[in-house]
Order: sequence, then C-alpha cells, then structure tokens
Amino acid sequence: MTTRTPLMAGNWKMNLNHLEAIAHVQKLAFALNDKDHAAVEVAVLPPYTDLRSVQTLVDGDKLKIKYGAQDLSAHASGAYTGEISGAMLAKLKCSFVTVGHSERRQYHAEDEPLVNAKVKAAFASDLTPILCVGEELAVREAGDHVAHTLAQVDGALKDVAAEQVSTLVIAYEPVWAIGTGKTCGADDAQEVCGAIRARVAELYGQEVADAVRIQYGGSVKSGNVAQIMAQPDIDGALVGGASLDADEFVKIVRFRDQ
Ligand SMILES: O=C(CO)COP(=O)(O)O
Repeated sequence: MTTRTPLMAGNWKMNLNHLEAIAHVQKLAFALNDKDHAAVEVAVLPPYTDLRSVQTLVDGDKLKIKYGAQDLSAHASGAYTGEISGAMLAKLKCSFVTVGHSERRQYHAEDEPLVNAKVKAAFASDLTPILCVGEELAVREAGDHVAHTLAQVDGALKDVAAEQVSTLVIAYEPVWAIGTGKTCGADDAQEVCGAIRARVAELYGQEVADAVRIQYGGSVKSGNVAQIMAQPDIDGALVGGASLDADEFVKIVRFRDQ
C-alpha cells in the first residue's frame, strides 16, 4: 500500500488581489513550520493576476508552499483571447492547476470533452491537474451520485496515459456542499472517494489507483477536517472559503491536531 502525502489546497476563487495575496502567503509562511511541511503538502490556488507575485515571494524566501492556477486553456497557444496556457503557468513554476471545477462547468459551460482536453493540456506542460468532480443536489437525491461522479472521471481521463494518472489529484466536490456550509458526511464522502479509487484501479490498475490522491472539497473547515481526513480514501482537502482566513487554513493543514 502506497503512503500518500496529504494535500491541502486553498482555492481562493475570485478573491484577493496581488497585494493581498502577498500578505496572505506571508502569513501562511510565518505560521507553517518544517514539521507541517514534512507531514502535508500545502498549496494555494490564487487568481491568475496574483501568480507572479506569489512566485516571487515563494522563490525569494524559498518557501515550501506550492501554488497553482484555477484553470488553464485547452489550447497550447494562439488566437484565444483571454485564455492562459499551461506553458505560461509552468513558466511561473506553478505545480498545480484545477480542471473542471463545478463553477467552471456551471458558469462557463465546461463539458466532459473540454475537461478532458484541459487535463491533457495540464500534463503536456508538466502541471499536476486537480481534477474536480461531483454531483448536484438533485443527482444525490436521486441516488445517482456515484454513477454521475464516475462518469465525470471516465470522461476527463479519456486517452490519458497511466504514468500521468498516477500523479493526478482528483477532488470530489459535491456541488451542494460548496460554499453552502453543508458538508457531505465523512462516510458519504468516503463512499464516493472509495468508488473513484476503485474506478481508477479498474481503468489503470491498483498501483496507479494507490498513488492517485483524492481530495474532498465542500465547506471544509478546521471543525470538520479531522473527520474527513480519517477516511481511508481521502488524502486531502480542496478548501474554498476557509482558505481565505490564514489562521483557519493553517488549522486545516494541522488536521491531526483538531
Ligand atoms: O469549491 C470549493 C473548493 O474548490 C469548496 O468551496 P468551499 O470550501 O467554500 O465550500
């Protein structure tokens, strides 16, 4: 059985300008110690306009905090006004990029083929995609949440090579639990995360499935993170609102103390 390093990632969404980003990452850097970094990989996912400032700070002070973007273009370069390529993010030394977040699927009509193309674009630039999947409330109420989420995994990973998948992060984010204060029960989150790992094993073999990190996302806070992290198939959290409060995010990183 592979030991997977937990990944706590803060998805800032459309919050914090570049000056606020610097202050926020400085606070995190001041609070986090070597023991925290040895136990947990910590990442922030700021808006694009903050990335250069975050890179300068992380590089300059040799911080162990990783960072990445919230989206990328499916295209490598060219006439795609407003888009940002994987190569541009790699040049800024981003480690991660979220792909297929439910807010992109919902407000920007991102469908499975586009999410699949973005996963491939991320890998092509040596970025680790954090592939977001999860069902809406009506789907859960109909009892179709596992099938729905696995279909999203299948679609996103179409024609992606096994060596790449073993480095992937998959975030299970039930849409009804995002920003609502309603957390998915730890058992319910484990049900889906376990099913995702089983699906990766079916598609790519057990070794790949054991290596893939699966996060839970949706109203994660210091008060519920320990229960979530106690689940065998949950290897971290993708944190929205609570990641904007540095003290709270540090407590989430220290989930073992909560
Ligand atoms: O969407 C999320 C992270 O990507 C979750 O957001 P909240 O933690 O604010 O519910």
